[in-house]
Amino acid sequence: MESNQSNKNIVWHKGSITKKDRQKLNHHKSMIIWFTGLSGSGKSTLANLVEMALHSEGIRTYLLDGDNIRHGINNNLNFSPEDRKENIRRIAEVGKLFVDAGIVVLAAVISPYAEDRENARSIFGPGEFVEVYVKCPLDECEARDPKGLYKKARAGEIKNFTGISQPYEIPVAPDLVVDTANSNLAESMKLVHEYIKERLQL
Ligand SMILES: Nc1ncnc2c1ncn2[C@@H]1O[C@H](COP(=O)(O)OS(=O)(=O)O)[C@@H](OP(=O)(O)O)[C@H]1O
Ligand SMILES: Nc1ncnc2c1ncn2[C@@H]1O[C@H](COP(=O)(O)OP(=O)(O)O)[C@@H](O)[C@H]1O
Repeated sequence: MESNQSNKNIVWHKGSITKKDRQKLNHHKSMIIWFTGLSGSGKSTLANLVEMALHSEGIRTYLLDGDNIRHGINNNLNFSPEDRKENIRRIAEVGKLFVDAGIVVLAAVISPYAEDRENARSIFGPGEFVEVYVKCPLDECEARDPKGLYKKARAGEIKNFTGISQPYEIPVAPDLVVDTANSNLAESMKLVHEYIKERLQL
């Protein structure tokens, strides 16, 4: 698919209501919290708990979960490195629209490649993209195996499985690290929740 980036015939229309206006209406800043980590590390569980906490405090949120997005807008993508790149690009672009709408976005996606995560970060303004590395060793993720996917991957029933037959590139400079093998759910959630809360004020 060809990109329209250099198409001189497409002109940007600037609306009168800005992101700042929408944030003011919501009484808080907007941003995207990007949870990256192996399958089973705790991304979805954490993103969901953090969203519940923020929601109960009157913060406008939206959860973009890789698994769910692959049922809809990204249902034509598989797990090749190229398709993962496109998956991340689209999720970042959708997230950007939500951030522009004044919302705190929680994105839970493996996003195994550093370059794809950096590309995602690059489309946001300063402080708007918060990379949370959900750290958990492969053997612990495999022991949890909440969806039985590692078992299938080991049996050769799933090709290109992250951590087994495809790489996961550990983030070098994440904004936050949550070590889910050494902290319980409540502690992990609190760490992310507090980080966000400190940055919501307009
Ligand atoms: N081959 C392979 N590798 C990794 N994961 C796989 C694969 N096949 C299916 N699944 C399921 O898809 C979920 C990952 O989707 P993502 O969109 O987050 O992946 S990626 O960011 O594009 O790498 C992932 O969700 P999580 O377990 O929540 O991470 C799996 O449930
Ligand atoms: N500190 C923790 N944070 C998040 N999940 C944890 C933690 N400790 C144990 N878990 C468990 O690990 C599993 C993670 O699954 P899930 O959230 O689906 O991971 P992912 O979305 O990364 O694939 C869940 O069963 C969850 O209860």
